[in-house]
Amino acid sequence: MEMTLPRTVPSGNVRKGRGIIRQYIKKLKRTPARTRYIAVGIVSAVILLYLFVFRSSDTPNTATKLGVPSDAPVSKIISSEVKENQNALLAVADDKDNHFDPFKNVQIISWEPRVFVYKNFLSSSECQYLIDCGKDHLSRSQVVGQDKSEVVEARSSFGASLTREQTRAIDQRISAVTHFPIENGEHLYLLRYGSDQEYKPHYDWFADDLGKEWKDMLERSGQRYATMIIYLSDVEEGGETTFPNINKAIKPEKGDALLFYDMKPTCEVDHLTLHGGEKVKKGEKWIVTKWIHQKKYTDA
Ligand SMILES: O=C(O)CCC(=O)C(=O)O
Ligand SMILES: [Fe+2]
Repeated sequence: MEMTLPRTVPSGNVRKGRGIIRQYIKKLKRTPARTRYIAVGIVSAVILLYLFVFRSSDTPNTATKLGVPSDAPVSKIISSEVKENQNALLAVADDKDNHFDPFKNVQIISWEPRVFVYKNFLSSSECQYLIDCGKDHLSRSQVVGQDKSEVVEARSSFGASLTREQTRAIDQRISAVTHFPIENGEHLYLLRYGSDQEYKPHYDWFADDLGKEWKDMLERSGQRYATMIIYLSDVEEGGETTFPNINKAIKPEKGDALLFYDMKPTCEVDHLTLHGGEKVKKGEKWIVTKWIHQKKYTDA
């Protein structure tokens, strides 16, 4: 027996819809060819635009690309060490006395060598705190000699090494913006330049023709990779930090931090980082310097 499939009878609405389409096609046939082409062009453009927008919103986000589900809690994506650094930055943001924002406050001075200034890195009270920590223990600053540190004319300031306990929170903030672990840094060194005192142009990295003591230190801790100088006072006149090889000068402004990389990204020492502290002509200049090594720093 032959089976017949039930024929679908269009409903009233469908019939009405088909009628409208038929009428529309008839109308379209009556319109000039040029108008028809323009209409088809517009419809195609709208469809293409829709597909483009739809596809781009469908692109997986970075977390998904990295294999992390997009709804994974942030704490699972970042390690606890990164979180600790983030907390240091958040603590800064919470301190009403401190207006430091690492993204908004950075000024790019140069890319070769890499030199940056962070405005308002420390608050006024933090600057005063660091001065108070060392002002009664200052002695004539020294430089790296052939075998040991020595006093020279080229560096006429007075300074004092601060303890890690005294500078923990500030070391943490330095670490958060430089992306170096705290233990790679030497102790924060407080410096005072009085009238006519200066630090003639020099490199912070160690030359390779130095004596055994320094060679052993380099072996243990690696080169100085980065230097951060934080200005703890304004200077009435003079006292700029200059980079003669790139013709740049940074005027000390209380709370600002100057960061530069003594080594190139390729880990060769960078000869363009020659820098010095100009003579203070009027007033006094207080800074702290942080030298950061490639490896954990130990002085003996
Ligand atoms: O006083 C300055 O501006 C520069 C200080 C400096 O170069 C240093 O402490 O290594
Ligand atoms: Fe220096």
